[in-house]
Amino acid sequence: MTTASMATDNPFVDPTSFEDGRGSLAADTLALGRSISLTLGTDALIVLDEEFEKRDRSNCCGLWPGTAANTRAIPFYNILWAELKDSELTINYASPNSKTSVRAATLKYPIEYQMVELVNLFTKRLLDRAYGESQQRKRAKVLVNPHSGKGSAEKWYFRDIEPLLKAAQITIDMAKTRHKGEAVDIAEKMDIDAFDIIASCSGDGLPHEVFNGLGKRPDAKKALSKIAVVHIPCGSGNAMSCNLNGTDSPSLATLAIIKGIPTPLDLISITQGNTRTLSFLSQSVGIVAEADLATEHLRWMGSQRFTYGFLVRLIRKALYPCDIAVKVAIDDKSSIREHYKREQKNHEPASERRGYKFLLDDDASASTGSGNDDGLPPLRYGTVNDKLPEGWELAPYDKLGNFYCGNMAYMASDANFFSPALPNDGYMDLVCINGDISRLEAMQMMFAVENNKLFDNPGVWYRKILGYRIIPKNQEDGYISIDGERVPFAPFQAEIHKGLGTVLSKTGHMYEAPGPV
Ligand SMILES: Nc1ncnc2c1ncn2[C@@H]1O[C@H](COP(=O)(O)OP(=O)(O)OP(=O)(O)O)[C@@H](O)[C@H]1O
Repeated sequence: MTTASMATDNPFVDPTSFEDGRGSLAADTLALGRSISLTLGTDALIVLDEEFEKRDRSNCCGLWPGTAANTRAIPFYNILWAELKDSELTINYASPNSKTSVRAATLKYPIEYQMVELVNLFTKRLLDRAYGESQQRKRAKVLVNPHSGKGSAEKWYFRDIEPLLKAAQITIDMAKTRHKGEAVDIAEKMDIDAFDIIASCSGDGLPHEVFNGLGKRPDAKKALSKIAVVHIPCGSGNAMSCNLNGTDSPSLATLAIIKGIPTPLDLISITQGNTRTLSFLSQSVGIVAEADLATEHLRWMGSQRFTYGFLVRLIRKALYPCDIAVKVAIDDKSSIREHYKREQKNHEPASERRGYKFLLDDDASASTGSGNDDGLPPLRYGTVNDKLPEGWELAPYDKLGNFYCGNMAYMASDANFFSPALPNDGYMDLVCINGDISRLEAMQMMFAVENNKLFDNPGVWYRKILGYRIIPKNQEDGYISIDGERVPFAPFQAEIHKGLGTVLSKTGHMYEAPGPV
């Protein structure tokens, strides 16, 4: 890490720093002068620059704790780009701005012409360490919903998101959505060979539209596999980003996406009437659907409106009677816990995991129903209009308070509702809760969600399932939510397709939520 020994014939390079023991160049430390060096450390780029000390004295910011005044340790995760251009080495990185945000920053160093080869080697190694399995210079179709949340998406895009994407050399093609459904058309018609990701600066509503747009294409399977659908949180419901980026901060989510690893995501086909749509997040009938959808007029409250809507209905002890048939895969909590632990340990090695490759749902070949070779996979359990599949039985749930089926763990930033959920295990997680439990019990459940203890609550019926049919009864009208979007109050059927979609995640195989305790 030291730059003390300088080569006599070149005052700016210490050749010994570049030896890897076999006589070839291994750029670990780049000495750029008597007071400047860049070193590839274990997890970070160590920048030693006496100028830092002078700058810090005049405007102390202390953004990189634990290092000397003349040294910065910039985690490789924060390195956005590095290149040598016009005799200048430029390093772009994400600098902490506050506890919950980063902003693009740059270091620039003039380079002597004798050093060009070494510096190019150094930048290549730095970028390899900075990106690992993540694709460099992704090509992004970006959608901004100016109507999302409290209406700040556009401001956040230009202030917090775009500068980071540009600093990471991401190619951007941005469009603002003008009305509901436009993101479906954009995803349906986009040139999938020209892009790697489609990023929605929005709530969860726009990614839902994007999955459905890709699903409408004649080459749906290929499109859903090749294009990673990603979410930059700017709405009131930002579950997708919490699960995959580990944050609801727009700038931190942007950084997570820049460094994201392609991850297959299970998608769910919903048939209702004569329609077939895709769900990536959740379906709910009962209290959760109502708390979300019946509170649209309270948008000014931000995410608090869900809690408010939930509490009001809890006090009323509302019941939502339904007949339900479920195709169960795992039906007891200890086996679900085992399954989660096994999947956590036994994920495929990184080298064998799917990148942006075309991967088919193998099980689909044994299916019945609509579908073709290139579009969406056929439905193995048929549609809601068909007779019940063999082995399915409708059972009355007359005291139902909450039917909630999840494909991701967090349903909001502080609600880890489905802690055993996994992106690609081929199962949906189903929670059923009776509506006639005492108010005290219901309040305890609400707090259990925040403390990651809901799974173990004895009043929570938790199953891993492959499909279901639900038929609301004895109610004139009500709310059904698919990924937070309202659909008609009518029977529907759901089935899962293992790994049909692609997203980017931090680990490549898990959600950013604590598993079941
Ligand atoms: N310009 C627009 N005007 C009105 N609605 C739009 C516009 N662009 C997109 N939409 C629609 O707004 C809906 C909600 O969007 P989104 O999820 O991004 O925001 P949100 O604030 O989190 O919403 P929600 O509170 O419903 O979760 C989507 O159905 C989307 O199609």
